[in-house]
Amino acid sequence: MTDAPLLDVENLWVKFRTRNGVFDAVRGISFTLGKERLGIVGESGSGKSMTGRAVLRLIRPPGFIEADRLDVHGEDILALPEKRMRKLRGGRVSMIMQDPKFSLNPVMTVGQQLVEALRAHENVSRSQAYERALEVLDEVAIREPRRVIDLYPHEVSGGMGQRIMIAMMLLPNPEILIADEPTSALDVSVQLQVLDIIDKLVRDRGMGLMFISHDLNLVAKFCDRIIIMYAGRIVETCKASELRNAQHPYTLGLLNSVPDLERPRDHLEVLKRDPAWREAPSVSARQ
Ligand SMILES: Nc1ncnc2c1ncn2[C@@H]1O[C@H](COP(=O)(O)OP(=O)(O)OP(=O)(O)O)[C@@H](O)[C@H]1O
Repeated sequence: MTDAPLLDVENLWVKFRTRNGVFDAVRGISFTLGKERLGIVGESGSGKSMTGRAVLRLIRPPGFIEADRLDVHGEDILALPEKRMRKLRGGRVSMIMQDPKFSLNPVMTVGQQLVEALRAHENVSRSQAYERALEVLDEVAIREPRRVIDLYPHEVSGGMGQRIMIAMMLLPNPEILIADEPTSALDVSVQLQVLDIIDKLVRDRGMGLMFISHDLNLVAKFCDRIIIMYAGRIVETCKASELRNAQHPYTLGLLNSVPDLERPRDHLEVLKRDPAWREAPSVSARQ
């Protein structure tokens, strides 16, 4: 084990070759992740999902990554061969996607998928994997895990499907969890349950969480530190507890443009943008 941060990213670019030249989706951002909950916020197209995917080297052609540094707990993953990268994905670094329907295999039972997910990363017998699967279903607050383990994905609700996804991602005990809009496909009440479960697991296990969302108010409640992205750059970063001191007009706009159930307003502000924001250098969120 090293003292290095769980994730250390310096000058990361995500680029796409297009017919009209190269489009820069992420433009030279730098950040670290420790054993903390780090929120990455921005509107659609700001580059937050591409940042999450880049960390797993999951950008497909015509997209590609450039960075001065992309280290997972001290290990340079830019230099890792794809075979080792596959081991790292879902092993040391896991990702929860927005909609479990796209991630769960429809023709395998929940149990079969959990067992397979674990056995891909750990040398355990089928029966040991099955027992661990039951335990982790319990951890994500699934009642009657012995019944649910034999169901197919279409037989479970959206909220349950998302918790099963979380269970699957957590089975190999990752150091880093990337959650990309993990609850936006769910009803509000189920959203909070799922967030509570992620929160508890991240704290109990001492993981690092990268939580990607467009909802700044939600992120502020749920994370320790926040990165605000605009047009592929970091325009502001702060502790969640200090968000009220945020300076950047984009951050302030985001805070005012998201409906808050606890404080309803007559009208929502329309976010005004200044072309100068695009050009300002990216703020470093390395610690
Ligand atoms: N294959 C591609 N070719 C060109 N540009 C792309 C491609 N895929 C994504 N992009 C662009 O990359 C930019 C960043 O996308 P990204 O998905 O990271 O945004 P986001 O902030 O996560 O938004 P969302 O919340 O909508 O997912 C967008 O402008 C998008 O159009």
